[in-house]
Amino acid sequence: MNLNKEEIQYYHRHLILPQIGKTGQQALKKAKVLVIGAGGLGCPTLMYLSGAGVGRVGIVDPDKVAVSNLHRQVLYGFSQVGEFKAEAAVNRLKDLNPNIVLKAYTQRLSPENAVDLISQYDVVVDATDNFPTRYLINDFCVYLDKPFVSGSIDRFQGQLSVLNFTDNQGNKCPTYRCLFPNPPAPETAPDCSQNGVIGVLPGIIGNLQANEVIKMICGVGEVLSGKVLMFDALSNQTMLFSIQRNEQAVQQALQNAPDFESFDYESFCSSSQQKINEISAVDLHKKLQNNEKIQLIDVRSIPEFQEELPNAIRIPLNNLQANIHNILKNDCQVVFYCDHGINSIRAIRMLPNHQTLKNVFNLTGGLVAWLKEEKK
Ligand SMILES: Nc1ncnc2c1ncn2[C@@H]1O[C@H](COP(=O)(O)OP(=O)(O)OP(=O)(O)O)[C@@H](O)[C@H]1O
Repeated sequence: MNLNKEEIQYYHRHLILPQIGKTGQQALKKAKVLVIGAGGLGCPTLMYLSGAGVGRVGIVDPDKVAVSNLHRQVLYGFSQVGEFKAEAAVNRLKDLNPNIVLKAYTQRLSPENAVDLISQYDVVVDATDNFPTRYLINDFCVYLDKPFVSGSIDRFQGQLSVLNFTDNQGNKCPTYRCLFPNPPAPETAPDCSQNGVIGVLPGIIGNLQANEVIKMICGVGEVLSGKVLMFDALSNQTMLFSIQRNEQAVQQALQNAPDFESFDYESFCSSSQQKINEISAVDLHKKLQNNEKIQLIDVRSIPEFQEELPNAIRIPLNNLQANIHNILKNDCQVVFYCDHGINSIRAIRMLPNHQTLKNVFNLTGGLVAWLKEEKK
């Protein structure tokens, strides 16, 4: 893996670092890294891994660039709105470093494609924003014996850890399931589209993720394995927690191997909770068309989308307690909704005896799913 003239010039500041030098730069050139999620965390990670000279960078993301992404997903600009993130990222990164190979996968990582995608790479970066995908990445990385760098952010706080790493002595280090054996309740799980996030935070955490990848590839410094780093952007406090490997949790990751396709990660992440009734956008459409008596409740405080469902009553989540009795006096079906279907779950759980309310539903996927259905 020799470096050409242009590369020697491009990587000069790396080459003069004794910890990286020519050997480290060649190791980077040989390395293959798969970044899953090209959003808030993925953008900075991708920019710095590409700049560092990782020889092959894969980018998995089915999403398209939206205006509300731009404040933190600074790899993109207004001219890319509507393009696939993975493709827009490849186009920008090609210009940043033409000496590397970039590959866009405009699909969602799933149990069906995970072996194929992950097995082609040496290191994985989890830059996604949801628990089913985090468990999915963990299980396939454990199965395929790949280290991965996990990052997450919420409002002003972020955390990261290197998981499923094998150290110099051949010891296997903790995995995601060792850290979180069970998924959190959906409404307590962080969600930037509901809670917000300060734009610089994914920049900080995503860069730390890239730094861990570079250290692993070059074999320098102390890899953040067996530890979780937490950062608070308001106080600048950084905390490091130790975590232990738990063989039982590791075995859970492997319990479905090699027949992973049968494992439903979405249900796994919602099964720890008492079920509430869900209604899909398709079914709600049908019911409304059949003139069924349905009260729609919009619980959004600061709506992301201007659209509303027809004849909906607006009761923001923080005013709900005071209005609960008015809502439930009606003998009709009640459908709660918000932009993405998470705050509406929170709203339903605030209702007294919500488990026994047969006529109360959550609109799955919220207004986003409804608008998608309307476009069909
Ligand atoms: N299973 C998955 N496979 C590939 N990419 C995923 C998967 N799950 C989530 N992602 C991607 O991870 C990225 C996470 O980015 P981020 O947290 O900034 O959220 P976002 O979806 O871009 O924004 P918002 O939620 O505010 O609309 C998104 O681009 C999303 O499409």
